[in-house]
Parts: sequence; structure tokens; C-alpha cells
Amino acid sequence: MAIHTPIPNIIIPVASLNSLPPSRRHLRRITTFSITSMASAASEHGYDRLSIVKQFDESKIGVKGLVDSGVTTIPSFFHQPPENLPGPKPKNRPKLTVPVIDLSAERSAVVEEIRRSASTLGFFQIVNHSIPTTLIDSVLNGLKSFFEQPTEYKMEFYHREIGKGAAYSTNFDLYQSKAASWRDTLQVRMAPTEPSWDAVPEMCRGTLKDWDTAVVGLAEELMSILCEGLGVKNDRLKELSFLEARVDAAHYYPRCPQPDLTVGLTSHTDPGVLTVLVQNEVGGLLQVKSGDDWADVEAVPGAIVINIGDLLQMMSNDEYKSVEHRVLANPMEGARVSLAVFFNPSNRDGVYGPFPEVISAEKPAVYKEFSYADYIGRFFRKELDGKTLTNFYKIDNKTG
Ligand SMILES: O=C(O)CCC(=O)C(=O)O
Ligand SMILES: [Fe+2]
Repeated sequence: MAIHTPIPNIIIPVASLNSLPPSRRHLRRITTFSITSMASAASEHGYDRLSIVKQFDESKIGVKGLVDSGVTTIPSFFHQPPENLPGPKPKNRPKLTVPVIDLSAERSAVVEEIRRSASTLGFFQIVNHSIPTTLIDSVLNGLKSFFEQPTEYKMEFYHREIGKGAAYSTNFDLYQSKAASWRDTLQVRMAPTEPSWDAVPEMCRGTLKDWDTAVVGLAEELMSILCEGLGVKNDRLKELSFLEARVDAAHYYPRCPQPDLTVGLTSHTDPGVLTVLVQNEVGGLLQVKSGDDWADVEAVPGAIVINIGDLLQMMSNDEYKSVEHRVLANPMEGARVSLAVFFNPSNRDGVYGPFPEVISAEKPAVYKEFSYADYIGRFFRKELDGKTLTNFYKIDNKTG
């Protein structure tokens, strides 16, 4: 368990508050409110982490609001325990990167390369796919423009209720995690039920819809390739409704003044079947675990990052790997923007387990069957801490 410094350390230089341009004056009110209340919570009750986190959350300014206010040190509740921090880079080790696969190459070669990446690193990037770079740029620019709107505009969207299918906040596990991460997120459920579009910022609506259409086509192709690599019928994943439930998570990682003390996103695996991700030009911060080292997902213009989720690892009976990944706190001036689309089954009561076709006497089932509702319930009840839930469904697991 992490031990946190007992005093919240939001320090806003007075000079920077006094010199705010008219367009940013609202920050003086917002940050003054949060600093005063954070300080009084600390002095009245000693260090009460929960109340400080709550006050930050209720101020609705997000991490971007802290950055805009000119913080030079990060509040203590962002201090990650040492085991979550990247630490010094190992010396004399070759730099590892995630493979980039040309999707326009001959089908059998593509199937083999994707099978190999999915069975090892669990991550790969694809180029020469069907989605134009202009569409990638426009969806990321629309999101960036939302995250860079004045705080007062964004406050209208800041909440944690998923009822309307869209929510913007700092860290979905803010109240469950040991420490917060330096990132804001806009989450939008695209399918099976569309969001209430009035709950989605206007500047993102059109491009998110266009992105959704394009990404479904791409995911259908990838699922077919992954099925072929596994030796099951090409439309096996599609038949199981895995193209039909989609959630978008758009992340904004502004510059962090103390990047060695926190992270952008803690190490975790993705729960669904497949994740399709795009990132802007601020690359090298997304990393994938590879043995006791980490491989960088470099920013390749026009490339799309694909990773295997826990469900597919279990359905493939461990042939494909759902691998831990994390995002480092952004030390650079420019913000990093990414958009992940998670593919889940639309049938929440559906029962999943290893495909019978991949089980044999030599390769008996590693996992028992489970309902997706049970699985996703467990995922959201725990913090995003990198311990994969797949272990829970292992057949030899005595607690399962
Ligand atoms: O921002 C990124 O590149 C990673 C996002 C991610 O891993 C997630 O949303 O699950
Ligand atoms: Fe992820």
C-alpha cells in the first residue's frame, strides 16, 4: 500500500493567477476555490485523501484545468506508489518497439504476422489499412479541440454517470485507485445503443460517428484475420456479436510538471475482445510489457494500434495474449491525445469460454465458461491495477 505525503501540494504561483489573460480569468475562481477547500480539508481532518479527491472531482476542472492554472508541482493524490512508476531505463538493452504490419501485403503473410504478434506481444500497429489518415487526424483534432475548450464549457460534460452514454472526467477509477493518473478522459458508448448526442461535445459528434463506421469495417477484417490465424471459421467472432458493442475512450494527456512522480495511465489489460487505438504525434508514451521490459508504441503517421483483450485471450485458450500496457506521464509541451475503441459482445448474458475448436487432448481448456456480465462486473469493481482478471476464470483456480 502506498504511503502518501500528508499535505496536498497544489501550489499555484500567485503571479500566474494575477497575470491570467481575460479568457482564462475563470480559472482564478475555480482554482482559488479548490486550493482553499483542499487546504481546509487537510487541516481540519489531517490528511483526508478521499475528501481532497472528492473536492478536486467536484471542482470539475480536470487535470487540464490544473495545468492551465500553472501548477508546478502535482497534488499528492497523483503520486503513484514506486511499483507503478517507470523508474530508470535499463542500460545496454536494445530498444523494443511494437511491430508495424502492412495490411495490404498478401493475405497469408498478413495472417501469419498478425498471428505471431497476437501470440507474443499481444500488440501490433497496422499501416496501409482502409482508413484514410485524414479521418484519423480529424477525429483526434475534434477531441483535442474539446479537451482544450475553456474549463467552464467542459464542466457541463464533467460527470461520472453513464446513463446518457457519454461521460467526461479525470480517471474512471479515481475513487478506487491508490493514486490518480495525469489524464482526462471522454468516454462515449457508440453501440449497441447510441449515446444521447446532446451529452457528447458538439465538436466531436460528427467525427466520432464517421470513426465508428470506419472502425467497424476495419475490426471486421481484423477479427476475420485473427480467426483464420487461430484456425476457427473466419466469421466466428462476428457471429458472437463482438462487432456490436463498442465503447470509445478518448484520452487527453497534458504536459505533467513532475512526470517522474506519476503516470498517464496505470498498467492494465483491456477487458474486451479487441481494442483499436489511434494516437497523435506525441508518441513513445504508450508502452507494452515484454518480459521484464517495456516495448514502445511509437507514433507512426497513419498507423492504427491493435491489441488483444482478455476475452480473446480466454476464447483462444491462451493462444493470443492480452498484455499489460501503460502510458507514461507526458513530459512534453504538446498534449498527447489518443482514442481507443473497445469491442465487446452485445449479448451481456452470453456465456464465453475457450472455443471448442481450439481445445484438444494436448491443449485442454485453460478457462471455464463464464457470462460476460459477471466478467465485466468484476472488472469495474476493481481499480485499474494491471492484475488481469483472466486468472479468476482459470480452471485450476481454487477460488474461482
Ligand atoms: O492512451 C493510450 O494510448 C492507451 C489507452 C488504453 O490503454 C485504454 O484506454 O485502455
Ligand atoms: Fe488499454
